[in-house]
Amino acid sequence: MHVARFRARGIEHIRFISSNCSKRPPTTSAFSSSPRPAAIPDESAMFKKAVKDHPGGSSKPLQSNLLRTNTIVPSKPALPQSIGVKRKIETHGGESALGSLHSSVYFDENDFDDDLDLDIDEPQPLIAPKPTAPADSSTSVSYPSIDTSQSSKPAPAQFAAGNHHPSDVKYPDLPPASQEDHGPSSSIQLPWSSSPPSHLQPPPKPRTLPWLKEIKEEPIQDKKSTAVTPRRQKPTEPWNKTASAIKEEQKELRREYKKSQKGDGSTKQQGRTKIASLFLSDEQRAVLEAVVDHGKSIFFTGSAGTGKSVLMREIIQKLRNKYRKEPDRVAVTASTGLAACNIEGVTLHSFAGIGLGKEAVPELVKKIKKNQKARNRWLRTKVLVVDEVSMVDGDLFDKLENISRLIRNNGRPFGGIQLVVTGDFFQLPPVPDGSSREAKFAFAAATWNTSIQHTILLTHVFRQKDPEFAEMLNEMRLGKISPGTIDAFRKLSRPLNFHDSLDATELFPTRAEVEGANSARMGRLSGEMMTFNAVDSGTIQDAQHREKLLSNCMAPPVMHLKKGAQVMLIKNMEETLVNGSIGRVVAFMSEEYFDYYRENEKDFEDDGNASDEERAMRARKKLKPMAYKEGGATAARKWPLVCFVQPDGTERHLLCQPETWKIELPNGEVQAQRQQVPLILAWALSIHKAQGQTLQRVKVDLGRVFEKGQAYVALSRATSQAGLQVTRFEPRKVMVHPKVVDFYSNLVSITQVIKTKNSAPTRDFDEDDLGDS
Ligand SMILES: Nc1ncnc2c1ncn2[C@@H]1O[C@H](COP(=O)(O)OP(=O)(O)OP(=O)(O)O)[C@@H](O)[C@H]1O
Ligand SMILES: [Mg+2]
Repeated sequence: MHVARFRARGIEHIRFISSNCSKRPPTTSAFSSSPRPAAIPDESAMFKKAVKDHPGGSSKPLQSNLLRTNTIVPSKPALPQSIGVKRKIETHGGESALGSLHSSVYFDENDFDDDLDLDIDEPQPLIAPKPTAPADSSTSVSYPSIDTSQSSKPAPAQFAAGNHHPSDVKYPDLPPASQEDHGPSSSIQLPWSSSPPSHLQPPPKPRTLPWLKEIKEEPIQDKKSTAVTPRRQKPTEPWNKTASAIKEEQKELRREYKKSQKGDGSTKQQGRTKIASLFLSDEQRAVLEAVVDHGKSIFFTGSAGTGKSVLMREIIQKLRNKYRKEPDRVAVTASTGLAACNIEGVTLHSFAGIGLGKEAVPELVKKIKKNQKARNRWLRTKVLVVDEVSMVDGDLFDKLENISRLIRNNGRPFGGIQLVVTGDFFQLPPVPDGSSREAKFAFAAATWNTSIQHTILLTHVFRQKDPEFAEMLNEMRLGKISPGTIDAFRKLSRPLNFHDSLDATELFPTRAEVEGANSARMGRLSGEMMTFNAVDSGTIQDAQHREKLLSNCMAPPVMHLKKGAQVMLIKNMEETLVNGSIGRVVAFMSEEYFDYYRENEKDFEDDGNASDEERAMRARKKLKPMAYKEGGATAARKWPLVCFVQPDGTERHLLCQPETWKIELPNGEVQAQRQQVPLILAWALSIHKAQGQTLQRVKVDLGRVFEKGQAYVALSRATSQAGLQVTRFEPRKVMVHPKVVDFYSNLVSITQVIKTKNSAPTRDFDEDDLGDS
């Protein structure tokens, strides 16, 4: 049953994705309100009413305060409320506690990249230049030297691109796969032993893909040339533009956008089936409607796992569709480079064209006015999306608000730009700017209340299905841990044992700890090391600048893998193979090889009588002629075949070919782009990189944690208690910033409002109950 078993485990290829929409029952909705007595209204109707009644872009301070109605929220005494109280602007002197901690952690100046150098030197038209060709040897980034001691091949040669046609995709050359393409060596456990009994029986002996045995390695030729060399747009002088030239540019932008929608671009991933959107909950849909249909400026927040990122992706998609004729109207940004890369946007600094943004507003305005592209962005933007706002500094928020009014010559909040902001202030805090000043939260910005019309709290936790666990995390989030929860967390110090080959991913606060842990585990594997080099390109020609931008990308410039390596998928492929899925490399094989098997699966099916040996012989015979076909499997390069364990315990195999990460400006200009296999090592991961991820198996040593929000971010990645090991749990390690507690305590949940109203004897609900404070 070799082949049949293999199929039963669900071998998948990116190009054969089926996508079922998983429907979720509607969940509760929460939204803005003021706590006055009233009858119980239908929540979504209330929300809609609030939205309808609220004028867009008002300059009057508007903040709707609402709060969690989470069914799993404990019945805690309500914290003091001060709805509508305008917060005072805080300035602090003295040494910053956060500052001193951050310096040794994971943030660096790369999180504040900007396009200024480029822009000032060469003013560009609004129109998006087409991406340039991948870097050649002269411009390619020089990557850190790597340990190739176990590799039988010299360093990859793809950057010496002289003998390639310029339109070729220059995927990395690889060292030859091992001649011995058997399964992992005896030191490596085979990954498919974790299949549930109902699924299949464990193999009688270590199994490998039988047909790999006979195939001999041949020199790698770059047969795959699926990419076109993107042309760089001839720059036109911005001051020479006529009205018709501007119209022409707009047309060109639309053409570019359509092209990208059709997926006729240059990357492999575009052949992939689109992933179906999740079925949004009521509260998620309410936010979507408020943003897309009603054009409201919204901050939506909620605890870890409440679907903020899922919702944000949906909002971006819908906004892009709404402004499909003018794609540069929607600016997608995030606080850090990593978060920006995850949503294919740019950092807020980069969007704004303010460099590090340390100067005073008048100087920053001058700087932007000199930078035609940045100025255009400010003028053209109608909607500004900001992800992971918990790490945006409050002073920066104020500066940007001020800048947008001045540049756009529009006195409305944020110069009339609609804001769509998300994040959870209980998670990682703003990055201090190196001065002695303590970082200030965005909600403490003087202009926060006027810029944000509605604050909406998502309350349904999707990540943790177990309400008890979700409640433990919720207590931790708020920094109020009951003795029962402390006990429960301490019980989680036991080692995890899953009886399969996947280990829990250990989360560390610093990069050095992560690299140490991963390389120690790699060192224990005996197989041959395969090296995958990224191919970087983009409109930024300066290799150093481009490297700096791409250093925030999840995908590393060089990836070393061996059979048996534990990896994490860093792209959403389909519903069950998503960013965060953990698996193990089981083989390296070419696409043709993989396809051939898939297409001829029937030929390899077992008749029920043959022995393992006979079946292997038969498979080898069938595959042999293929190896000699012109352009046959052996001539193509090999990619990691990864066996992923899905949330339900079943396994899926995926041939992981290069994917693309882009740093893209709102006008569609791809400043920098990286093509790399969508995998990172996953025995260990930094808390910074784990932020936003959903992980089935997690190990955290709280003794190492030292930053506010870190412990909560780390533990809330886990989907269940069974998949979480916590060592050195100390309540004092769960640090919560008092200002964050204060901010959230001033938000009132609709449930609380309703409860108050029910207990009040008279007055009916009226529209003021939905008003913004
Ligand atoms: N409407 C939905 N239906 C089903 N699953 C959902 C839905 N929304 C989110 N999820 C799932 O819940 C998990 C958490 O979602 P997501 O990562 O968007 O949460 P988040 O609020 O951004 O969390 P974090 O604050 O940790 O970044 C994911 O596995 C996601 O697929
Ligand atoms: Mg998220």
